[in-house]
Amino acid sequence: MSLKVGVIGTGMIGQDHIRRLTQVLSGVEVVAVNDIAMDRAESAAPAGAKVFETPQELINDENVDAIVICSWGPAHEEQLLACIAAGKPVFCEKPLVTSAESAIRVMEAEVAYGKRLVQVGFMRRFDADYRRLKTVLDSGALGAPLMYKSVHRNASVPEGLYTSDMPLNDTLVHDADISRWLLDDEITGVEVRVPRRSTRGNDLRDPVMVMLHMSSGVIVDVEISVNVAYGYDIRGELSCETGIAALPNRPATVITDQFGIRQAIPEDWRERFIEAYDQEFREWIAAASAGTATGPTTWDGYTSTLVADAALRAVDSGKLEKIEMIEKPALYSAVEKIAAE
Ligand SMILES: NC(=O)c1ccc[n+]([C@@H]2O[C@H](COP(=O)([O-])OP(=O)(O)OC[C@H]3O[C@@H](n4cnc5c(N)ncnc54)[C@H](O)[C@@H]3O)[C@@H](O)[C@H]2O)c1
Ligand SMILES: O[C@H]1[C@H](O)[C@@H](O)[C@H](O)[C@@H](O)[C@H]1O
Repeated sequence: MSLKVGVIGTGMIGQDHIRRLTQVLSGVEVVAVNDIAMDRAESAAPAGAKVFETPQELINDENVDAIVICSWGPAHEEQLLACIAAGKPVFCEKPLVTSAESAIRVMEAEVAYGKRLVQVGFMRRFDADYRRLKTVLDSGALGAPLMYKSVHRNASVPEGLYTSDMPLNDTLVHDADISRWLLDDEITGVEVRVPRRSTRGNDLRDPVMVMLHMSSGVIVDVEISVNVAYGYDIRGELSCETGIAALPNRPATVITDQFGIRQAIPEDWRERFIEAYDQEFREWIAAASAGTATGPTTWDGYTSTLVADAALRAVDSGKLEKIEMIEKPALYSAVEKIAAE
């Protein structure tokens, strides 16, 4: 029997996830959609799916087993709380929510429910290259990690919709999360430096250099550039005691022509992480079909809001901004494994 899913938010990533849920993956059906722009929901709805006027009606519909939230960050809290109240598994795109207080409210609701229901959309954890990098690190063959370098470059970002704080509270969350996951460590402080601005970025603070201080003493250095024009360029390199481990260049056809010998660069996140999103949903479908969630947790979403807030404070202060966390609820310490198909 397939999992019947309702999708809230049918913009760029909502449409991409509807495509993978209907055309790529098995064991799942998209039976419902909603968007505040009804016309967008109607044109994105797969054949036979019902278009709901409100997220609440979609969440509570008895034909919907599980929900995928792809609306804007500020709308996530209300939608997540409604999913938890209905006892339905939910995949929520990053950012989980947009403040630490809001993340705590969602955690409290999930803890009170007594079982994990929420998976956050940190897709890098499902990418085969990042998984291999972690396997090498965890083998201990290179000794202890000392530093990690994370490069996050977007060709461009949507003008008007992507605002000045977003390199730090929208884009950086991926580098923060993957660093925590790779190093199995928490971030305790954040520093930010703002170099010469790119003239392509209008009013944006772009690029930015961020230093994430991990509790083990490892320092993660992150470059965020969101208007590099040439493509979507994601890099990662771990410096360990006796060697270096890095993400490989992505395989792509080698073209030889009048411009030289070259390989294409992905245009955006859809292309670079296409297999990672597929795997992320494969694992989500397996867990949601069992009435629960695995993968990135509400706790992971909470910590990324703390990093974003500290990074925004660090831009103003020019100093190392410390991160204070609440105690981690036991629900998020247990390792749950549900086999993907
Ligand atoms: N994991 C990733 O790599 C990745 C990539 C892109 C976007 N995202 C995240 O996905 C979310 C959506 O991003 P996008 O690029 O698709 O944006 P988008 O603007 O293209 O689409 C968002 C859609 O949500 C709808 N919406 C907004 N508020 C709503 C509400 N309250 N109820 C119902 N619908 C609502 C909008 O009308 C719009 O159609 C964001 O949180 C973004 O950060 C994640
Ligand atoms: O919402 C997107 C998405 O999360 C991408 O993965 C990231 O590279 C972009 O910078 C961000 O704006």
